Amino acid sequence: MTDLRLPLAPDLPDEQWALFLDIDGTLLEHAAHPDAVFVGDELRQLLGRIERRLGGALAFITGRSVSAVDRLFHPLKLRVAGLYGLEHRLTPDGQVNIADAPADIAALADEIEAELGGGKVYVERKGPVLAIHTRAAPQLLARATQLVEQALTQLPPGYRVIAGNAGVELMPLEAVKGAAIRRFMETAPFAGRRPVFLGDDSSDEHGFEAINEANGISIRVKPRGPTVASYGLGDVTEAIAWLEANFGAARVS
Ligand SMILES: O=P(O)(O)OC[C@H]1O[C@H](O[C@H]2O[C@H](CO)[C@@H](O)[C@H](O)[C@H]2O)[C@H](O)[C@@H](O)[C@@H]1O
Ligand SMILES: [Mg+2]
Repeated sequence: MTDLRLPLAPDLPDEQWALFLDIDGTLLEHAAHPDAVFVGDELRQLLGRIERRLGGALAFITGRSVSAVDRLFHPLKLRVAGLYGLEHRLTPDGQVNIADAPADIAALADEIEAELGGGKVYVERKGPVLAIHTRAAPQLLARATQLVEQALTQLPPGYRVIAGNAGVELMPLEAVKGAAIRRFMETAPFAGRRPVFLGDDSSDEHGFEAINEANGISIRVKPRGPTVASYGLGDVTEAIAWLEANFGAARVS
């Protein structure tokens, strides 16, 4: 049985922690549409403080694209793995590296949009990753899932379907958050530190596995089902309060 008690406040010096953060459902409350989420200045400032305090060892690990993340958090720019690790930027001002993807799935997005029509289902096109959002029409989730599963047979090998939060996503097999975390952990300033990862979704489970293997602290926000995370936090508000309490204070030098 997973122990979901809140971990004790970290007692290592700042230089020994590396922090990885999922975005939607962890730092941001869900909204009806992906573009309708709210990023407040307090959160921006908190993340900026943490980034400085940890000497840069802070990265977003998200299903959103890096460009979408930058738009949301503007003017704050952080290290980020986007599209479940298919994209990554190892320094805040560095270039975005994009993995080779088996296929562009724009045509498939058109077909699914036409089939599910009516405007209530939002088909988010993210290059090699496709997210079908059924938050506004939950009765269409089963059909959306069926359509993307059928699509697997039309695509080159190497794709999978995962349940999203109020939707479903189709993505290349190599799009896994654990791989994204391991990549950061091989580079400065993350290498050699103890990693912490906060996430809220089934797509974060691979990330928790990578963290557990590295003797880190894995925390699932609002756990609804089985999880390999070692700890749990009730919701976004608790997650932000936990970050503030453990990493948020300005560094005393
Ligand atoms: O890995 P994450 O940072 O948690 O991103 C996962 C997906 O988040 C977004 O979709 C989800 O949040 C939206 C805003 O609350 C919501 O409208 C939608 O129903 C959720 O599925 C984002 O749009 C996706 O691209 C991310 O993969
Ligand atoms: Mg999430």
